[in-house]
Amino acid sequence: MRSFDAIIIGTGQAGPPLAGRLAAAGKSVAIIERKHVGGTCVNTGCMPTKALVASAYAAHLARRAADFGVMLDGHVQIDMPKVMQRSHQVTLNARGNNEKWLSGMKGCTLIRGHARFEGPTRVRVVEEVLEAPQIFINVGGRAAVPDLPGIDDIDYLTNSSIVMLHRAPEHLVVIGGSYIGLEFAQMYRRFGAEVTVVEKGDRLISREDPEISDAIRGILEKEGVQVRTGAECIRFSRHPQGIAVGLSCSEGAPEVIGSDVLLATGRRPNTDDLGLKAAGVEVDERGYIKVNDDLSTNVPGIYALGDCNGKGAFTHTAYNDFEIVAANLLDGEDRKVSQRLLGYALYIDPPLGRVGRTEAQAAKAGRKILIGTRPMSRVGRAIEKGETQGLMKIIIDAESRQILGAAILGAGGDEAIHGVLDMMNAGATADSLRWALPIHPTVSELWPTVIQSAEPV
Ligand SMILES: Cc1cc2nc3c(=O)[nH]c(=O)nc-3n(C[C@H](O)[C@H](O)[C@H](O)COP(=O)(O)OP(=O)(O)OC[C@H]3O[C@@H](n4cnc5c(N)ncnc54)[C@H](O)[C@@H]3O)c2cc1C
Ligand SMILES: NC(=O)c1ccc[n+]([C@@H]2O[C@H](COP(=O)([O-])OP(=O)(O)OC[C@H]3O[C@@H](n4cnc5c(N)ncnc54)[C@H](O)[C@@H]3O)[C@@H](O)[C@H]2O)c1
Repeated sequence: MRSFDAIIIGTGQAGPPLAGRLAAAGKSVAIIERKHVGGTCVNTGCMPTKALVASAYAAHLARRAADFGVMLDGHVQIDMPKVMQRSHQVTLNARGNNEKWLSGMKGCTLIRGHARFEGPTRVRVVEEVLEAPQIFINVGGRAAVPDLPGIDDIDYLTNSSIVMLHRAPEHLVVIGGSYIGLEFAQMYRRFGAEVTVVEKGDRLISREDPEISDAIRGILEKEGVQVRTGAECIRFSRHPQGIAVGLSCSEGAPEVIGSDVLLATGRRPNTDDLGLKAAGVEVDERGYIKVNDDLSTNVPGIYALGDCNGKGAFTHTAYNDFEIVAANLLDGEDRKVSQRLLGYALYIDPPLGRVGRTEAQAAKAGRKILIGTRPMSRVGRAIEKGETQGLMKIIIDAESRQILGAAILGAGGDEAIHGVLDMMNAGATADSLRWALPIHPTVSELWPTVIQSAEPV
């Protein structure tokens, strides 16, 4: 049995930087990975998808070139193997850099294989048992496969397999109209596929306010993506032309025939094969590891970071988990998950940048609120760029004037939302943002106008 000061299970977004901090503090660290170093984001998530989104954007802009007075000779063609090779290279570079970093890290041992608890301080990796007084779980998650009728009779894609595909499907049927589904839907449409999004809820991306959902649907439909919401009868069967996907039982065409099906119906944590019972670590009914505000579990010395604790489902929340644990254990701080303000982006084009509460969440909390909105068709920067779809929206507490949340669905929204995110983090009121002097021409320069126009709902 080998002994260490700390064991880290998983090399996602929290494990490697934590290994770096612990090793730099003089601790001996073992970090265990059963598949690819870098985890979901690097290998099958953010990095390959955003590289593909960039290729899809290039194709879209090339098709629109004439709108800008730029004439191309011949029509736009997509070299799918080259598109995929580019995306794969982005992943390989990041994975390689991570591997090199961890393998060369003084005080850290990178161990390959599946880790399973044998007790609260012991972990088995294949033949070997490791021991440490502190264990950090960073095992992430994987695509959930819903138990839909006929699912076992068909071949389906998930985020892991679709980023390895070297062709554009003839007709991609995407099950699930949220973050993962919509990013793939738009990019494959731009790569030339027929695309149908099938969502069981009554609107796309239902965590957002309805006008954001509607605007996103409009953006996708304008590019030829078919959207079927309220699809309460999803089922699959083999068909001579591919796969028949049953949709609604009552309205519209009863089924669609696709060449390929992508499942994008949420994630599940990789906690079912981790031997958590042997360590006594508690999970909730969906398998997420129960953690306290400092990310400690119910077992002293064991922490859970990243997607597997259910406190976030993003790369930046996983990384922030590392920052909280490192600050508390190594820097004498008292950081808590509940202190953080959540922002995120949806990388369709134009992107959605979001921070804080939606209007529905703010209203549910019983606050008196003011809402300011503006369509991107009335934002100079968007008009100049020829990207006028979408809207800006801000939610303000009518009494305290605190900014409760904001959204930018539009050109540069993923970056521009940080202006509001930073104000909110600093505890500034809407009036501070109203009196800021933004740069012209930007999307952000409209916030003072939007705030001045904010009205009670
Ligand atoms: C298609 C897609 C696109 C995404 N895009 C974005 C985006 O644009 N922005 C964003 O913020 N987030 C995005 N995400 C989410 C983001 O990828 C995750 O939130 C993030 O990777 C979570 O990191 P993590 O550290 O929790 O775990 P992961 O990155 O999932 O890493 C966990 C690691 O643990 C390993 N592991 C699991 N069990 C064991 C075991 N028993 N023994 C040894 N090793 C084990 C796994 O192999 C894996 O390498 C996307 C996700 C997907 C699927
Ligand atoms: N840009 C980003 O930051 C980004 C991109 C991709 C993924 N992610 C992360 O990955 C996580 C998972 O994303 P996701 O889109 O898979 O999941 P999700 O939980 O956000 O959405 C799942 C969607 O599938 C639908 N659905 C669920 N079961 C279904 C069924 N049986 N049939 C049809 N529809 C069904 C739901 O109604 C929902 O709209 C997100 O929470 C997000 O944090 C982030």
